[in-house]
Amino acid sequence: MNDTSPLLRVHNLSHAFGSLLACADISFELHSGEVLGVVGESGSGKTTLLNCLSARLMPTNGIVEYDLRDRGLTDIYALSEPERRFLLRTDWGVVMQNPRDGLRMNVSAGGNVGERLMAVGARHYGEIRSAAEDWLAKVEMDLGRIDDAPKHFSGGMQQRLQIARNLVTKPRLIFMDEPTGGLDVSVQARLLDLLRGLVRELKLSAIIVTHDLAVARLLADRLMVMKDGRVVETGLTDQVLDDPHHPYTQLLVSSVLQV
Ligand SMILES: Nc1ncnc2c1ncn2[C@@H]1O[C@H](COP(=O)(O)OP(=O)(O)OP(=O)(O)O)[C@@H](O)[C@H]1O
Repeated sequence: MNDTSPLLRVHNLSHAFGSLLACADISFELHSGEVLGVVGESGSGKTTLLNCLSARLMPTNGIVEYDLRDRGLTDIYALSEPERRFLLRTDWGVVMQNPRDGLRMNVSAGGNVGERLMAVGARHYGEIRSAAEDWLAKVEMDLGRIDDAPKHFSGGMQQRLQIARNLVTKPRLIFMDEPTGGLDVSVQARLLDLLRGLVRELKLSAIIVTHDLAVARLLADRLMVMKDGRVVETGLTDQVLDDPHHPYTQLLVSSVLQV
């Protein structure tokens, strides 16, 4: 694999729910270490696209290829179901907007992190516990809560635990759907700071879906603007936000500035 090969390559991806075309004809490449923000108003197809990219929703048309460590670029929907599940728990991470969808709410915080390590073969209890402690510290969680179940945590703590659970296996690519949605503004700001630091420190590649342009500005190197299931504009984040070309992007940007 040479340095210019993409980590993810998407070709003509479309997905329809019955007669509704939620994503249409989307093609792009994501390279190692790059953070792509997918922005657009509610209903523009962002989540459908993310689900198709992260092997959780088979596209109606098109190909999603990922650079598997042992095979190079491979059509993810040609993998078996167990292979896709393994990928999702190891080389990929998925941070959902609602932590309830990404955490086991009745399993302890340490268990939530540790079980990901067990999925990749870790068996030594002491080592699993110590890795879980390291990760809880990295996401600024109180280690005194390691044996508590996340159902007793605040939304911000749950989200930080979800991040630790997803990063403990050292994934190369992380998918995030509105990772700070539904949190108070001050909690959001702290979480964004944490995410930005981790993405840089771990040189993560990421695809982040958000309707919040401030989140996109802070985290993404490049943006893809969606409207009615189609990509209407792409470019470097600062270029797209400071000098939007498509009228829809201009409207999105100006509506934020007016708030
Ligand atoms: N499971 C489904 N069945 C039928 N239609 C769906 C389904 N999921 C999404 N849609 C429709 O597909 C379109 C795109 O939805 P999607 O959730 O991908 O948009 P979005 O940009 O992520 O919006 P939001 O930010 O509100 O989640 C919408 O018209 C939505 O109603």
